[in-house]
Amino acid sequence: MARTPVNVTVTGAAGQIGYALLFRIASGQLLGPDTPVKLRLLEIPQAVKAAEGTAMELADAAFPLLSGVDIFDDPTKAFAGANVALLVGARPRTAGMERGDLLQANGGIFKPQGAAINAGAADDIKVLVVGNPANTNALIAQTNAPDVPAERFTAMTRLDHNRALSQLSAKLGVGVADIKKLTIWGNHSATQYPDVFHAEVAGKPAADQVDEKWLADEFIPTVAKRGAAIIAARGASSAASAASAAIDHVYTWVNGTAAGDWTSMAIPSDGSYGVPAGLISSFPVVTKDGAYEIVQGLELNEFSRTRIDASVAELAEERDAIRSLGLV
Ligand SMILES: NC(=O)c1ccc[n+]([C@@H]2O[C@H](COP(=O)([O-])OP(=O)(O)OC[C@H]3O[C@@H](n4cnc5c(N)ncnc54)[C@H](O)[C@@H]3O)[C@@H](O)[C@H]2O)c1
Ligand SMILES: O=C(O)C[C@H](O)C(=O)O
Repeated sequence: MARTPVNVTVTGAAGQIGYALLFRIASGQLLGPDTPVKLRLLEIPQAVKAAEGTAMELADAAFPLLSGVDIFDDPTKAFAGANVALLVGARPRTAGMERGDLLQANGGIFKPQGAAINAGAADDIKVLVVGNPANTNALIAQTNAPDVPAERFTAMTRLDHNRALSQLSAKLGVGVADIKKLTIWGNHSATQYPDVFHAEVAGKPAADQVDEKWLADEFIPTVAKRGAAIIAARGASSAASAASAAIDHVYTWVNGTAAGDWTSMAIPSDGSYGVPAGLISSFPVVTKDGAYEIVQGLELNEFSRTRIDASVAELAEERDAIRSLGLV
């Protein structure tokens, strides 16, 4: 029997990540090869025409799993019945903009979107926030959706996770699939902490194969500043790799992590590892049957503790800023 299509709402659908993301969702890579999808695209009114052009191309690709595309400029309509929501559209920082201005502008996007999810999304809604500042935008949306379980709101650090896998694999001359149990902690920002101290390479501790100087001076800054390096090289922020990470994030959330491995997701803290409850911070997680759990019991050395604390302190500052702006 044909399955009922899953409603996937994508905001910022006419943007560059949207363009890379929509075709992969429609081809079945977000939810799997047996799950039909219905796309619900949200854009600002000025970009609706461009979204219509993308919808024409989606039709032309004749994806067997794509059962429809609807385009909206109203969040209440776009999130009605959504099972999965990918919040990509955000207000980028422009010249002369202070952090408070950026948070205020994004509050104007993520507050009504949280309220719209609260009002009309499906009971099983899963939300991934990609638009920056992703962790704090997710916190704004989550706080404005009080009837939705908080754990359904997540933010993307999977791109950082994938970048860390790639850098470590290049350093050690192994395949990315040989590396397990790597973790991104904290914020999707330059303060994030990519942690290899529990990682394994072909079953052996990764930390035994690299020295602390390389970690501190090369690996961590390369991963943490990769977004800026892409912008400097491409003249635009990462798009295809960000879309790919968004696909990975949701696919893993829905379909589970492999035995003997975990992934990184920014999720509402339950107080684990000293991260204040409620902050949307990146943790090592395992997923099963559409739910995730923080990996518990990892020992954190001084090197890791200091860096996690710094990134979490930045998240707490961002939370305090959105509180003082009345966004949460
Ligand atoms: N978390 C991550 O790892 C990660 C990685 C890369 C990029 N990003 C972020 O993702 C976001 C999108 O990047 P992009 O390259 O696609 O940007 P883009 O500027 O190409 O596209 C953004 C789109 O969002 C739309 N938009 C703006 N406000 C909206 C609203 N209220 N509702 C619906 N749509 C709205 C715009 O019209 C535009 O089409 C940026 O904030 C970027 O910094 C995050
Ligand atoms: O858009 C950015 O500022 C960078 C982006 O978050 C990235 O990590 O590539």
